Amino acid sequence: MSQQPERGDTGLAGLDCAPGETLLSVRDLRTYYESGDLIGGQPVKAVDGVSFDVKKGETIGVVGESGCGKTTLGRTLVRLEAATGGEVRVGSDDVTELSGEDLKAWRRNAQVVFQDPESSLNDRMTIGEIIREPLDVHDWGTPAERRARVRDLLEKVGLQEEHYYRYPHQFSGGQRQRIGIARALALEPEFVVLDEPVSALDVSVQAQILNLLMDLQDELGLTYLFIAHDLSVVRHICDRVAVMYLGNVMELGPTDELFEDPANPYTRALLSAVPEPDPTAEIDRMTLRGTPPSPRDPPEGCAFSTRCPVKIRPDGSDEVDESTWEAVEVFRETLRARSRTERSLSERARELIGLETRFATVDEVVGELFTDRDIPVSVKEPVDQAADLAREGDEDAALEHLKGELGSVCDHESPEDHAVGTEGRESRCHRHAAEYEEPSAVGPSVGGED
Ligand SMILES: Nc1ncnc2c1ncn2[C@@H]1O[C@H](COP(=O)(O)OP(=O)(O)OP(=O)(O)O)[C@@H](O)[C@H]1O
Repeated sequence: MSQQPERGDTGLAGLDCAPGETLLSVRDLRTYYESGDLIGGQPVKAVDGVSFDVKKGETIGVVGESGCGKTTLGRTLVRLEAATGGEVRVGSDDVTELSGEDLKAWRRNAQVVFQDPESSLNDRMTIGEIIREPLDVHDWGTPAERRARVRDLLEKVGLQEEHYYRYPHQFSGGQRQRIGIARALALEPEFVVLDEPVSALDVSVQAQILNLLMDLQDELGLTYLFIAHDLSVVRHICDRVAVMYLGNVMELGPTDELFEDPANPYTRALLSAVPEPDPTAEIDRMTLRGTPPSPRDPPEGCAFSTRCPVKIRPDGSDEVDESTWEAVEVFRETLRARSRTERSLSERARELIGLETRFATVDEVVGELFTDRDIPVSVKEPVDQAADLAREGDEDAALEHLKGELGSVCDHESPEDHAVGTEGRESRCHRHAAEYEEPSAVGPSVGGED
């Protein structure tokens, strides 16, 4: 039997909460992609223990470098990916466990606007058919009501009724994104994941689409999860921001506070990379060493520990000067890179018979980093022992050895989320514990900080 859902009749009791109340409660969410290797390789830990609430009517931004898990997080929330563990609570329901009519109700209420309006619309369907498809799938109203709904949606997103019978290729990128938005809104959802909705558009069109999204949010009381690379866009439209790194949320809080006074070392590094509008402004740019670790093999302690510019040093290392300590960290990063790189058969063969390969030898690396330094024995011994292990081709054992001998709490323990700022912000970093100095006290300043 066909039915026409109304607002307030969402099919899941938790969705009918009041503006400002918790709509979604995400707890320890994990989404792993199995490797697909027949011999059972490590899964990709795309989302790896994420917790936060989404409030009804807000726009919560998700930022972070490419590959940190933003899209996977969004797709898991709307059940386009299956969670490996954890919960996504809506009232008393757990979205990750829904089935049957309840899952259908969630799918009506949780929609996605995709990044690329070029590829997300089927070029063989008319605009009317594209927007009407979810109504057909969910058996929404009568055929006449569906046509009327599509015409209403076209108008809502700034298109005209006569566009009903045209095809996507007849439209510009911005207009195609309007079609994508109309389709996502067809079933009157409560929650919409906007996955980089303006990244593929000309700058001149981006503002129009963002304004449209904000107007629709006001008019329809929508809740957005806004995934973006562009921090200036996030600052402009999000109420709160979550900063992701390697499947973790490192910091989450109100947008203004987070941008003005970032607490987490990763947020601070990310913000320091944003170009200043005033080129004469003096700010310290932090350049992060190396690349993010593989999500198949994330660090055991803090996700950011391998690149953190304010990593805590182990006890008893006060005598080691800053640049020697940095050399130790670079040595570890080099070993990690070597252990990740598959040597080709011919390289292995060349190594076996003692010929040069494209890999710098361990001796070259150690020579480059440690010659001409006055290194205390507490550092020299573990470095020499690790170099021996690496010379034998066992970089993993070398890394373990260095971690055991020279690692700190950042290498060994996952940090907790600590309350920072004044408005319910949280940051995942050992440095917020009482016994350590805050990241802002030991690292370079960011933005307008002194
Ligand atoms: N279907 C899949 N199968 C296996 N691995 C995947 C799959 N989708 C994503 N990944 C991996 O999961 C990790 C997170 O990817 P995801 O697309 O969620 O990140 P992202 O932050 O959205 O990146 P981007 O900004 O580039 O879109 C990456 O290492 C990616 O290669």
